[in-house]
Amino acid sequence: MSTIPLARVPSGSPLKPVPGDPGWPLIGNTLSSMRDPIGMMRGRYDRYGPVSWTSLFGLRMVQMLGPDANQFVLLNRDNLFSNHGGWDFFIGPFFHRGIMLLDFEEHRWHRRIMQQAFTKPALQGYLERMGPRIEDGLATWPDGPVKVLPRVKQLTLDLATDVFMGSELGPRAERINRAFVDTVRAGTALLRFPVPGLRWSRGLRGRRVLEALFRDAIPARRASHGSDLFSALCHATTEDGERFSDEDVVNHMIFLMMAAHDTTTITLSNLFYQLARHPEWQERLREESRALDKERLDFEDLEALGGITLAMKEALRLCAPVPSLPRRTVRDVEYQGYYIPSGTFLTVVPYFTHSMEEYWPDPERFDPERFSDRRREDKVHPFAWVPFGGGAHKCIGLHFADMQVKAILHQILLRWRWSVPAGYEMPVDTTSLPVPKDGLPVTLTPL
Ligand code: HEM
Repeated sequence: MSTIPLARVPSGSPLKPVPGDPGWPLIGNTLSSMRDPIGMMRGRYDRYGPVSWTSLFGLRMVQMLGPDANQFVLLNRDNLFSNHGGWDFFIGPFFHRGIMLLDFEEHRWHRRIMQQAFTKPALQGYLERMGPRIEDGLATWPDGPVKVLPRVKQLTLDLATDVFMGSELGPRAERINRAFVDTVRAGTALLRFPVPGLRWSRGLRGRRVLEALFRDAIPARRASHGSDLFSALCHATTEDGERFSDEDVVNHMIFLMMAAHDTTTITLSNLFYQLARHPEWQERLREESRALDKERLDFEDLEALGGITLAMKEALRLCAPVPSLPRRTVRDVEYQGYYIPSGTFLTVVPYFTHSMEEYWPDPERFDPERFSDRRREDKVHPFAWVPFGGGAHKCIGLHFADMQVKAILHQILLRWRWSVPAGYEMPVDTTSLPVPKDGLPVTLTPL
C-alpha cells in the first residue's frame, strides 16, 4: 500500500507530514490491530518509524511509538494533548466526567482532592477491609480444575463492592454489581448506539442506576466516617478547603470502580499464568509469604513481598492491562520533525513499548529479575516501562493495585499450588483490554 501524508504541511514550514496509510477500505487496520497488535505495530514501526497514521475504529489515528513518544505525550509539557478528546470517543457516555477524561487546570483541581482518598492511612483502611473479604471469596474456590479469569473477576468485583462502596449497602450491593458490570462492558460494544437489550443501551441504563444509587447514598456518607473509598471521596478536602460536589463524587466513584476492576483482574490473571509456567518463581513467592506466618497481610508486610513486586512488574510489562492511551491534539504539534495538526487523534502504546527489543533484551521471556536492583533494565529509559502511564494522569491507584494484588496472591499462595499442562500457551483476546481468551484453565492443588 502506498504512503499517504496525514495532512498538508503549512507552506513555508520545514516540517514533514506524518506518513501512513488507511489500511483496508472501511475497516482500516482495526481488525489486524485487534488480532495481532504487536505484529501490526512492529510492521508499521519498521516501515514508517515511530510516528505514522492509519485508520482505526473509523478514525484517522496517529500512532506514536516508543519511549521517547511516551515521554513527549504523557508529560504533555505545553498542554498540547487532551485526555478528554482521546478517551471520550471510547468511553465518554459511560464514564462522563471521570477524572481521566478531564483536562489541564480542571483535572489538576480534581486530582488534588482525589489524592486525599489515596493517602497512606486511607490505603491502610482499604487493606484492612480486604483481608476478610478475600478469605470469604477464596473459600468458595474448589480444588482441582478452575478457570482463573471468571474467578478473579468475581473476587475483585466483590472486593470493590465492599472496599469502594462499604458493605453497609446491604441488599443494594447485588443491584450495583449488575449495573456496574453492564456499564463497564458497554465501553467495548461493537454497535456503538443504543439498541434495547444490547450492550450499549444496557450500559447507559447501568450508568443511570449507579448514578441514582450513589447520589441517594451521599448524605449518609457525608454524615458518617467509614473507611471505604466512597466515604473517603465524600470527605476528601485539600488544605485550601476544596471539596467534591455530590455530582463529582458520583462521577468519580463510577470511574474509579471501572479503572480498578479490569486492570487488577488482568494483572492477577497474568501472574497466575506466568507463575504456573515458572514454578520456581511460584515457589519463591510462596516461601516469602510463608515467612510472614500470617493469613492476612498488614500494610507493613507489603515491602517484604519483594518477589511479588518483581513478578508483578514483569507481568505488567509482558501484558499492559491498558494497552494504549488515546489523546487528541488541541494545537498544531511538532514532534521529531513531523507536523501533527490540531484536532488529530493519536495514541501512545505501552503494550508495544514493552515488547521492543531495542529496549528489552529477550522481550518475550518472563524474567522478573530484570527489575532487580542488580539489573534494573527498566532504567534504560524513564518511559520504557509505562503500565501505569505517566505525567499528570499517571494512575492514581498504582499503590492500591500493588496492595490488592499482593493481598490476594499472598492468600492464594498459602492455600494452593497451581499448574497448567506442559506446553500450554495462554491465548490472549486483544479485541478490548487483553484477557485470556480461554479464561485460563489451571489446576489448583491444596497445600
Ligand atoms: C494494575 C492495575 C492498574 C493499571 C495497569 C492501571 C493503569 C492505568 C493507566 C495506564 C492510567 C493512565 C491513563 C491515561 O494516561 O490515559 C491510569 C489512570 C488511572 N487509574 Fe489506573 N491502573 C490500575 C489500577 C488502578 C486502580 C486499582 C485504581 C483505583 C483504585 C486506578 C485508578 C485510576 C485513575 C483514577 C486514573 C486516572 C488518573 C488521572 O487521570 O488523573 N487504577 N491507570
